[in-house]
Amino acid sequence: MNPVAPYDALLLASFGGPDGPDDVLPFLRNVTAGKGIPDERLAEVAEHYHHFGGASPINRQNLALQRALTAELERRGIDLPVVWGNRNWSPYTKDALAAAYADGHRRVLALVTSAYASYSGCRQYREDFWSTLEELGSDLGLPDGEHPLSLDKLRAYFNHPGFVEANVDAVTEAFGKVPAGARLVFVTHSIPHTMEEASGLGGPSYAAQHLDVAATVAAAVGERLGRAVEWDLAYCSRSGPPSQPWLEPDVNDLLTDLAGRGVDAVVLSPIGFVSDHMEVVYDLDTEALETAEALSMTAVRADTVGTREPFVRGLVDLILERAATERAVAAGLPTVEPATVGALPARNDVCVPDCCRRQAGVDSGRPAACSLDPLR
Ligand SMILES: CC1=C(CCC(=O)O)c2cc3nc(cc4[nH]c(cc5[nH]c(cc1n2)c(C)c5CCC(=O)O)c(CCC(=O)O)c4C)C(CCC(=O)O)=C3C
Ligand SMILES: [Fe+2]
Repeated sequence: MNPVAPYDALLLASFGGPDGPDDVLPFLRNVTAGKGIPDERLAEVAEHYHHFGGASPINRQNLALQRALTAELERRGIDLPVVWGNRNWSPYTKDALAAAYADGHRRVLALVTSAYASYSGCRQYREDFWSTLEELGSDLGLPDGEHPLSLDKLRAYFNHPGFVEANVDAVTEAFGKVPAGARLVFVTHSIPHTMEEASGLGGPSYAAQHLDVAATVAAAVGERLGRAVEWDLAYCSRSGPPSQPWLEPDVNDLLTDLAGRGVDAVVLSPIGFVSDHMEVVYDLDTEALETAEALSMTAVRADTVGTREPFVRGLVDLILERAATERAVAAGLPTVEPATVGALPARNDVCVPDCCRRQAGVDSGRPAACSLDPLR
């Protein structure tokens, strides 16, 4: 039996980033089209990219993840080609799906590089999947509205054992580089309050998902260190107009506050990011570490999960779990128990119709793929 049936290909779907200085502005325009991000913020973010020669680390990291997944699938004797495509920069999702289609694949499973469910990490990908499938259908001359292939999306994997174990390893290693008694600060991407409220639909909110992972990781690290570890959750990369509330505290503000309370050493754990994106290398490694230095605080940034073995192994386990579920559903048999750690249940495999809107009750007018929506 083919353990990944009914799927015949995996789409690694990511955000994308510029490959060189000339890409920076067109990339930023792609990301922010119609989102009301002030020009000053765009100029500031462009500077972050130019600080690193105009290239984001994200593309080489996705290439590395694609290779690691391919190697792990091969190691287990599983035949599942992995194609990679992005929302905001080349290689684009459309090219990846066109290539999969040309190779004869018709039942594709998508793995997005966001571990948490919110508009940015869930629905925005699914809206783009939908319009990409429509475009591809029309490029191929299919009848109006007919999609060339069927696309499912893996559930948000923030509380999957592999993602959590890889973070526990990384944080434990980082504690080896700071004085005993250091405090643990988890960091994730801030989002507007409106997006946070809408992320709750069909399960715990974006912030609640992070708090659960943070508590699980901190407890496991504490066990390995043989002491209780005190922790906080902070946010980075706020954008949007100042009038709009976003999730807080900002990591720099939190560090300042902790220093004022006598904390002199911290480990920063970027649990919100699966690899060393620009947010990690700029907002944490550049800005937050400078803030810590100015406060005379010892600060070490823990690795992101990247291509760590437990993470990659866990993703392949998750693919097998989903394939088994699809086969069971098709055969009318009981489904497999989803693997999770922490206090929260697994996210739905298939999103409910209003899952992860940008704003609760506001229809974007863009249909989303991979949902129970009647549109599917
Ligand atoms: C939750 C979340 C994740 C984590 C989940 C995930 O990993 O997907 C994430 C990841 C990323 N965000 C990224 C880049 C950007 N995000 C922006 C803007 C925004 N992000 C938002 C949220 C998130 N973003 C939001 C609510 C906005 C405001 C606009 C809007 O409402 O949508 C902007 C515009 C400028 C600015 O406003 O900062 C840029 C350039 C990159 C690539 C980095 C690289 O090149 O390495 C990655 C991985
Ligand atoms: Fe972002």
